[in-house]
Amino acid sequence: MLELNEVAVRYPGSAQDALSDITLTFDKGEFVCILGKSGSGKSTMIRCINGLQEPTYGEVRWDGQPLSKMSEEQLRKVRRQMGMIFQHFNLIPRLTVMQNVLTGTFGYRSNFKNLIGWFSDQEKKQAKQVIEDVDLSSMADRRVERLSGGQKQRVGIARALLQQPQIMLGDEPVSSLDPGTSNHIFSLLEQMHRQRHLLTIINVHDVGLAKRYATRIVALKAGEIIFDGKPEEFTDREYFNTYESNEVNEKTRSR
Ligand SMILES: Nc1ncnc2c1ncn2[C@@H]1O[C@H](COP(=O)(O)OP(=O)(O)OP(=O)(O)O)[C@@H](O)[C@H]1O
Repeated sequence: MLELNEVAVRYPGSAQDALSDITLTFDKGEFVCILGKSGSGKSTMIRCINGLQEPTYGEVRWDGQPLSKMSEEQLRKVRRQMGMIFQHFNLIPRLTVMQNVLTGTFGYRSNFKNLIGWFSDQEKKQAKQVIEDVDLSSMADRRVERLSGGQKQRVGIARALLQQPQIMLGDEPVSSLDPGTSNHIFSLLEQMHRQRHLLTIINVHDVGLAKRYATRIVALKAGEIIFDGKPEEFTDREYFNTYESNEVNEKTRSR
């Protein structure tokens, strides 16, 4: 479904690769957590997957098709199938929950409709449904700026779901939330993942959450994969290699 083939990224002016030789295949139904120290390349990898960052070397393929060879229209179509949630939610604070969620339809509509903010009854009905799915029905007309962080992230999830995605991508979606709320958000992501048969790929700093919810963990270190396996295989040694040892290119790679 989604493949990264020898992907490398080097940012302009940098002497080092932010990502180096990343080859991974992801399938529908996987719940993947990406672990790694700050600066290990997790966000860069997510940006390569959603086509926002072009690899310096290698390819990202969606259903066998390289993103780099797609037209703008094809890329737009692929992006529609990727729901995205963010650390800082990326919502419009002065708009209501419903209005924010409805922006999830933008990838499907003409620029003109988006500009005038007109939504069909069908779109509103679908938005109502996803707001119910994330248990925010009672707050649909409340301005987002008046919500807690956990509620805002639920709005973010509802907006992503309205795109009817095949992939749910998360760039540290619980980093600004307390542990209980983070667990609640992961539990909701897992529920949506199961109900909608999504491929879910989430960057996260909390190893406990990754081990509890992921079906697969990928750990990065200095832009390279140092672990790719089942959560139960991510042992104390893997934890040490990922977060505490300064060695790069460990012999203990699990690939
Ligand atoms: N736009 C950019 N221009 C130059 N260098 C960048 C840019 N974005 C990231 N980098 C560098 O690339 C490397 C990987 O960064 P990235 O943000 O992907 O890591 P990360 O694992 O997501 O970190 P964090 O957990 O802190 O978000 C870092 O060394 C970072 O400084």
